[in-house]
Formats: sequence, C-alpha cells, structure tokens
Amino acid sequence: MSTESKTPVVSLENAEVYFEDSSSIFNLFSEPDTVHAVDGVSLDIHENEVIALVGESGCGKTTLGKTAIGIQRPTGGSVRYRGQDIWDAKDGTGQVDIPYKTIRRSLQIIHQDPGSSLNPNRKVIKSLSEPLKKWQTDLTREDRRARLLGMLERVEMTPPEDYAERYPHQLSGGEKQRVALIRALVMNPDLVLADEAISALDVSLRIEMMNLMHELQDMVNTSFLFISHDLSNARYVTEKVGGRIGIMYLGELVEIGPAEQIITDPRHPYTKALRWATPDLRPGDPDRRPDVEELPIKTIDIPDPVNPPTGCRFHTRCPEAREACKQEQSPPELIQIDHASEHEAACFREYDNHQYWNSPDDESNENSRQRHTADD
Ligand SMILES: Nc1ncnc2c1ncn2[C@@H]1O[C@H](COP(=O)(O)OP(=O)(O)OP(=O)(O)O)[C@@H](O)[C@H]1O
Repeated sequence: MSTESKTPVVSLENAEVYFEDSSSIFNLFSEPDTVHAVDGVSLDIHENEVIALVGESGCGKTTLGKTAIGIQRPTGGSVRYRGQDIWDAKDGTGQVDIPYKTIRRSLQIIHQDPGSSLNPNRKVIKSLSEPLKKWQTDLTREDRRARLLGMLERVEMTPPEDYAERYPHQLSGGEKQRVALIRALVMNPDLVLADEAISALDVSLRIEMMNLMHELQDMVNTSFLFISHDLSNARYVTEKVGGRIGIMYLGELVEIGPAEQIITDPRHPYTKALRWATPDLRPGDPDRRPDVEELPIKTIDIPDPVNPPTGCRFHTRCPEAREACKQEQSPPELIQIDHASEHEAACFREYDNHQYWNSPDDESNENSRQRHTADD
C-alpha cells in the first residue's frame, strides 16, 4: 500500500475538541468545566489505509474518530475530506468544492452496539435497502436486492434469502455486527470508523470479524479507522494490511507508526506501558506472573482531562520523567523516529538536544513509585 503524494481521504490539522461539562453539582453556580477531549491532533488518513487508535478509557478516541468522519464539530483546528473543509461544506461557508451530502455518504460509522443502528421493527433487507435507495437512485428494486443478497452471502450469512427476511432480534451479536458492516459499506464509503465494533464479541468472533473487515476492505477499497482499548486487537487489524497504530493519551496523539514498529520498538513510555499491560504482547516469558514493581508506570491514576498536567501530560505517570517534562511550556510534538519510516513519537527523550537530558529526575518519581507499590 502506498500512502505517498495523494491528498489524504481525511486530514485533521491541529484538531481540538473541548466540551463544556456542567454535569457536576459543584458547577451549579460557577463556570462549567472544560474537558480537553481532543487537543491539537494532526493526522492524515490515506486511501485504503487501516489505522487503529488505542488508549485508555476517556483518552479521546471516540471523540477524535467522530471528528474525523465529520459528526463531531472541532472547537479548534480543521478537518478536511479530500482537501475540502468538512464544516465549511456543512455550513455553506468558505469555498465548497465537495458538497456535504457527498462527504456524509463517504464517511461512515459502525458502532460498538450494532443494535443501535438497526431498527428493531425492520427486516434486514429493509434496513439495508434504505441507504442504497437514498444514495444509488439509479438501482431498481431487483438490482438492490441482488446486490444485498450478494453481500450477505459474502459475509457468510447463508442462505442470504433467509437472513434477509429476519428481524434484528432473530440475529446473534456477530450477525448483527455483520449487517451493520454491510450497511456502512453499501454506501461505498472512503472511510469507515469502527468504534470498538468488536469488543462486545467473544474472542473467536472478534478474529472472524477482523478478517472479514480485511476481506471487505480489499473488495471495496475503503479506509478503516479502528478504535480499540486493546493493543493486541489493534495489531491484528493493522499489521497484515500494512496499517498504522496511533496511541492516544489524555486527548493527544503521543505515538503513531507502522504496527510492527509500535509493537516491537515502542518509543513513548506510555506505549511501553500499554504493551506491558497486554499479556500476549509483553516481552519475555508470557506465562510469568507480572510483578507490580515491574509495572512501567508510576501510578494507575489517570489525570483529569479538565485540568491536564503541564508540559508532557504523561509526566505524572512516566517512570522516565524529569523536571523538564513538567516545566516545559507546551507538550512535546510528534517527531519522526527515523527518516525511513512513518514512526513518530511525542516525547522529549526523542529530541537530541533537549534540556531533558540535563534535567534532574522528577522529584515526585520515587515517592509515587513507593506509594503505588504500597497501595497494591
Ligand atoms: N458530550 C460530551 N460532553 C462532555 N464531555 C464529554 C462528552 N463526550 C466525551 N466527553 C469527555 O471527553 C473525554 C474523551 O471521551 P471519549 O469518549 O472520546 O474517550 P474514549 O477514549 O473514546 O473513551 P472510551 O474508551 O471509554 O469510549 C472524556 O473525559 C469524556 O468524559
């Protein structure tokens, strides 16, 4: 797969999504809190590319994914579809070369809960025909039916005539997810956001579903933005197809690169911790019981996205942190690890002459390491 030169399908530039959160009772009489859900993320998604976003709960994966497909408006920065600013197209402002209707059709989503995208009172064939009717007005009823039966067969829901006549409650979780996948793909999209689309399935079905995504991706030339909290699934879905894994931490993209390099040569201390926390990816003896003292992280507490730490946001948990990491005015930017690859990490340790190298150890390091061990 070549990702060179062509305009990306979707391009995020310095994208920022801040939410005003007034849900806390402490906020009844004061200004609402501002949640920094996505903060300054730049990412190009190329044609036919698979990218998996990984990170802990609440780090902004879903918000970033929704921003990429134009269903979440960024509060700062821009998001473009083939060079067209999506929100200019939607609002009818600025230059509009690609109408919003085309963008909407081209960027699709599959939810974690497939039931939510299927009407419980509609048979499978009716749910699937609807988008086709809307977007492919030249197809006759027979053409539509033939195409949909073909796709049901393709995802091994056979005999397709039988599945076509079923209601959602007559399908298993895996079958519903396949129907949701077909529903997204019949639009002939350029990018599909699969938001934890397989996490509710059991392990063997997960693998089947990921294989199916690969097959269908090949068939329809669609890019996938796959969201997961599991590095192992992210590897499975990207590695075979030469895709990339992006690691998110507290609203920021802290490392991104070819799947193999992220797994075998992680550079950001947070990526190393994630790999350590994924038993089948942990280096060394996989049967060894992990020891708390080995945990390459100072504390399991995730900082509040309303008030993220200064400097590098990971410094409160990072075993490599030095004073410079918290004193810097801005967080580290993603920089290329080597010229030959697309591997980038946002860590001061990757900057050759950064003051990090002459900076004393972060004073809180030793204390919090001891506290964590004692707590556990
Ligand atoms: N509509 C909203 N209003 C206020 N805060 C929000 C809203 N949507 C998300 N958030 C907050 O933004 C942050 C990022 O949420 P997001 O759902 O994008 O994270 P995530 O990494 O996808 O998490 P998960 O894996 O649990 O789904 C969280 O702190 C979340 O509480």
